[in-house]
Amino acid sequence: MKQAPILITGAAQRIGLYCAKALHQQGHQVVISYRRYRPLIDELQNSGIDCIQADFATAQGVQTFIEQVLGRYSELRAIIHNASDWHADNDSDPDGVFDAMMAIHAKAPFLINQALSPRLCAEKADIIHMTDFVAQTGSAKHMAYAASKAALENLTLSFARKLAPGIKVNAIAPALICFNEWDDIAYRQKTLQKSLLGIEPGEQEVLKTIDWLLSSDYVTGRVIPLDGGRHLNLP
Ligand SMILES: NC(=O)C1=CN([C@@H]2O[C@H](COP(=O)(O)OP(=O)(O)OC[C@H]3O[C@@H](n4cnc5c(N)ncnc54)[C@H](OP(=O)(O)O)[C@@H]3O)[C@@H](O)[C@H]2O)C=CC1
Ligand SMILES: Nc1nc2c(c(=O)[nH]1)N=C([C@H](O)[C@@H](O)CO)CN2
Repeated sequence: MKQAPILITGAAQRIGLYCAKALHQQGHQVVISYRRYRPLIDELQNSGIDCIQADFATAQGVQTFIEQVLGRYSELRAIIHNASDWHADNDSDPDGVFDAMMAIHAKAPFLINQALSPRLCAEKADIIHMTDFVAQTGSAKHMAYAASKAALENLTLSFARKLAPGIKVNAIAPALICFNEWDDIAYRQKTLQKSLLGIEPGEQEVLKTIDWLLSSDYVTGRVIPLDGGRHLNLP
């Protein structure tokens, strides 16, 4: 009998896509959300990964997504909140950036967890929030983003309390995992120097942590840092 699916939001590229394909390769049933259609979506759908279009910028968009999932799946093995927009603060639209960051990183996971947690497998289930190293340090140029990721870290603690013992709730807080193709050499070199280990680890570092959390019987309410020792790279 097919095991209940793992739901990963924002998984049509980069970390989410890597993890969705790997978990599917491991034998899990996988459902993803995507915001912008691309031909890859058809490839994923044909490979057996169910793809649901969703924009979490508005409560209505989140609700539409929730209804889609409820209508298709009676049970879920895990929910991985990966969808994210990495917006710098914008002096010309401070209000808009703040609202957008809170909507995608805090309000959407909150509403989705509230609506879908009753569908999580009673005997063993997980919620994983993708946060960020800067949730604990702040960021001079991404204040709204960092604050929204800090809110998601706090939601990790609250949902861990609320959903125990059947559902574990944890966060993964990366620093650099993978650059964007537009990142120039100067930015890359500066960023690599921020951690003790000085590498771009790649998406598999997140997958290894997801696999570990899914297999754990005793970790909940925790934020797992993936930062190459950046917290010790002090001036
Ligand atoms: N990459 C890194 O080095 C780091 C990543 N992280 C965190 O890890 C996670 C994955 O990172 P990464 O792979 O780089 O993520 P991306 O920046 O590639 O974004 C992931 C997806 O989020 C989706 N998304 C953005 N806005 C919305 C929205 N309003 N509604 C629905 N979906 C939306 C996008 O969908 P679409 O493309 O379909 O529009 C996108 O594919 C994120 O939570 C990120 O904050 C943290 C620290 C470092
Ligand atoms: N949604 C995203 N969040 C973040 C990204 C990204 O590409 N998309 N990238 C980073 C950086 O890698 C940062 O950790 C190091 O400069 C942070 N968040």
